[in-house]
Amino acid sequence: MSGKPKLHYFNGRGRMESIRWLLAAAGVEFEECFLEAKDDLVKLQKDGSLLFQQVPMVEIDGMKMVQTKAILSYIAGKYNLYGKDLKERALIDMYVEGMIDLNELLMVHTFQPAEKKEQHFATLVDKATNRYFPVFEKVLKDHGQDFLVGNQFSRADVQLLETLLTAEEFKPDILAKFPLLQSFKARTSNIPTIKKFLQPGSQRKPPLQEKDVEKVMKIFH
Ligand SMILES: N[C@@H](CCC(=O)N[C@@H](CSCc1ccccc1I)C(=O)NCC(=O)O)C(=O)O
Repeated sequence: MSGKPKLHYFNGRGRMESIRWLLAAAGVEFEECFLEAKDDLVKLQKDGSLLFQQVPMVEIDGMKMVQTKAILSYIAGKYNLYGKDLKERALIDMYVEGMIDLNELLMVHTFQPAEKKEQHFATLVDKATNRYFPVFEKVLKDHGQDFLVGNQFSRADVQLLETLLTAEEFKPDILAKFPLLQSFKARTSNIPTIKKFLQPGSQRKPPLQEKDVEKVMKIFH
């Protein structure tokens, strides 16, 4: 009988945060093993735990899963967060992949060199407000349901909420022109499992601080 999933990553957001979100949204308790130094990564690499020598790695159902998207897909399928049929899954995948593209910008901003930060910030705000958020505002308008796909909660809803909240950390009024995204945020934040994850003291990680960048870079480079 497999125990709780065990997540191997550093004690911060990075690529593992969406996995934490999805497990939490599914109501699944998980353990975390934090990499504090390069040696912790090397140990996992040397004991054969990392198929491509990289983390995130999640121990789940007797597997040592790597590759963030593969892990997310497995969790979504296991906990019925992937729609009711192939077409809904295709829609979910399109929405999630689009959000992952935006999330990549949000995720790497803190790592930008000083001389590129202002331009990078302008780019991520532009992409969020002119490319990605208009799509999901229209989906919610045209679909007329509480959730993005079908009439059931899915990994796309979890990913959208994570992305909206992260974007607001960068620019608090970023949703000013998107009333349906604002109501989606309020509604989805109140789903019990998500509401619990949003409470202080949960396993949700705070935004990466400038002061922590050097320590994190030392683990992975
Ligand atoms: N395609 C892989 C990429 C994984 C990856 O880049 N892992 C990095 C850590 S996340 C790095 C990262 C990436 C984006 C934002 C913050 C951070 I920290 C790693 O293990 N590097 C060591 C190596 O490659 O030898 C995935 O999606 O899981």
